Amino acid sequence: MEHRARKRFGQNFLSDPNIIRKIIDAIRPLRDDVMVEIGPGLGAMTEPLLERLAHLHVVEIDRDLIARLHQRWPAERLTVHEGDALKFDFATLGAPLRVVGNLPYNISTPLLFHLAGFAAQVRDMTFMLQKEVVMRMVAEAGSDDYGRLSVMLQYRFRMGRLFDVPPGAFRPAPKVMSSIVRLIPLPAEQLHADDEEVLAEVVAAAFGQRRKTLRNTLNGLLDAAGFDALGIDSGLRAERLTVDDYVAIANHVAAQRKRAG
Ligand SMILES: C[S@@+](CC[C@H](N)C(=O)[O-])C[C@H]1O[C@@H](n2cnc3c(N)ncnc32)[C@H](O)[C@@H]1O
Repeated sequence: MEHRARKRFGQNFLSDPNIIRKIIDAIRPLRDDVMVEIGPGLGAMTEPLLERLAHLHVVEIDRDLIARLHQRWPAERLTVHEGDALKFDFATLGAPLRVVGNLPYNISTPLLFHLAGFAAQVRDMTFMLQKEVVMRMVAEAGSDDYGRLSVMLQYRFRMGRLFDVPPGAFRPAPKVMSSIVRLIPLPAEQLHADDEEVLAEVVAAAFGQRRKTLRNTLNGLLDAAGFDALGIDSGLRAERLTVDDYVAIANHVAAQRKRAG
């Protein structure tokens, strides 16, 4: 029976065989990889992945699609994890984990933040996302696209936009252009934040009101002496600071809190 695409689950199914091949070539699956596909849908990527892999995990929320997946592949080849990828514990799948998927665009930002929490177990991640989100992920300091997503992901990952995919490659066609992006976790010794929760707090505060200066947005976290000690101009706006600047601020704030007990 034909599956009717559900908007609430961000369902746009890949239908262009050339694009699918290009994505699988970019992923380069090897037989014994530990891999999980988020949102397999009707299996446009699942099928060619399983041509190369001994086994694949998938996480899918739509019950109709889950039933189809069970019918189509035996459990030894495909493990179907039924439920919400936003709540899924990717650490249970083993390491080093490879994560792939044509992600549901309506939850892409929270999903990226959720996945960033598993970076230590991950070998790489290759995703299809709205181009606009990918541009924000890879944006450099000083550009309009640079924001909380850029800083928090660039802190943990080396990222690259591989190629763009037009709406016509999907059924139904989305309204926006898409891009394939790869994320590779940085080695632990390159992560210098003493407290990553404080880093997240500082970055959220700075970009919460991105038109205001840091003096205003970081009020309560960093005082004038703190800006001086770090050599950062408090009259700048959030988008001018690099990832390293944010890490320096977060470490200063964390040290201050520790001293204050
Ligand atoms: C853009 S479609 C991609 C489908 C398929 N991979 C393809 O390329 O044709 C997104 C898929 O993610 C599933 N999905 C949506 N929200 C989800 C969630 N929170 N957790 C897991 N899967 C989800 C949808 O049901 C759908 O199968």
